[in-house]
Amino acid sequence: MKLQSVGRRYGLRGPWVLRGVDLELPAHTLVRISGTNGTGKSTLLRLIAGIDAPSEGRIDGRPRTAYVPERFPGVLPFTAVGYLRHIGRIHGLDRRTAGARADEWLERFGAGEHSLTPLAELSKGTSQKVAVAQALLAEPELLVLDEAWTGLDAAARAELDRAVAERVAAGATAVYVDHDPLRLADAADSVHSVSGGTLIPAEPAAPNAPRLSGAGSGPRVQIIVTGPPGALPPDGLPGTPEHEIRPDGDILLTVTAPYSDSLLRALLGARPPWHIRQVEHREATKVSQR
Ligand SMILES: Nc1ncnc2c1ncn2[C@@H]1O[C@H](COP(=O)(O)OP(=O)(O)OP(=O)(O)O)[C@@H](O)[C@H]1O
Repeated sequence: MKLQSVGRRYGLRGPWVLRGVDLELPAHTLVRISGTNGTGKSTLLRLIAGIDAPSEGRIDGRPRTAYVPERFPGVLPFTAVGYLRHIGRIHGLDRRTAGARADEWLERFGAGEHSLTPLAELSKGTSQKVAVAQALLAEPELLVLDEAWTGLDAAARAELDRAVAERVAAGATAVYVDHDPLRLADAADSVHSVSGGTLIPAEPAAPNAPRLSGAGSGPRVQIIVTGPPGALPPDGLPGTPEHEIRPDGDILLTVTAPYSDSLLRALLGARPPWHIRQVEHREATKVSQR
């Protein structure tokens, strides 16, 4: 998808919130949008998600899109699972698949026990789990996340990190805004900052900057694998792991934690196969600050 000279203002004579925004969103990439409060990040994400239209400029090549808004409207007349099935059907899933995915995503986020609770009665945290589940269950080609981690518990934040990494590894584009500068920082392919009413390329956060929450991408997973004799790991592995050939011929792969599940699946599914010898989780070198 491509944004060309995109501008947005609210009302015919309102001030321009964004102007001259050019942005390419290729497949297989994780893109962070940063910027200080009120600069227009949510405005940009709504345009990218297709739920708002630019006042000028154009957006070409809309993929299948799912969006987690900054505020999830939790007052719809559904139970949690009923809502997710309904969204699945809207995304074109058949009844069985929609039902299975609804159950699966509620379980993944640790909200299975609330599946029959009406949306209006869910706690803020569980409501946010439903908000992210509704976006993930359709396996979108473009995933747009506006502060989607906010309100989630630590386990669900880490699960969302993994789910985003999985989507990107599967070929999707994911675009996100988050107040934690290290949220998926090691995994982001590009960072753009909304500033002065437009979008400019930005430097990723320093890897040793203080972490605001416990689910950033600092931790890594090391995987020792044995491949066919003399072979190097295949190209294009999820998370682009670093590799080191050990004296015994095995290969040590190091990847940021959110990508580890996708990487393991890719290695297990590779032809010829790679054998997993050991998987070890390494904590971030910097202590988290909460
Ligand atoms: N629907 C709207 N109608 C009128 N003005 C709006 C609307 N939505 C946003 N704005 C204005 O556009 C500007 C940018 O808002 P936006 O929510 O996009 O910024 P943001 O960077 O996401 O802010 P935050 O970090 O606080 O979430 C603000 O001045 C806001 O008041």
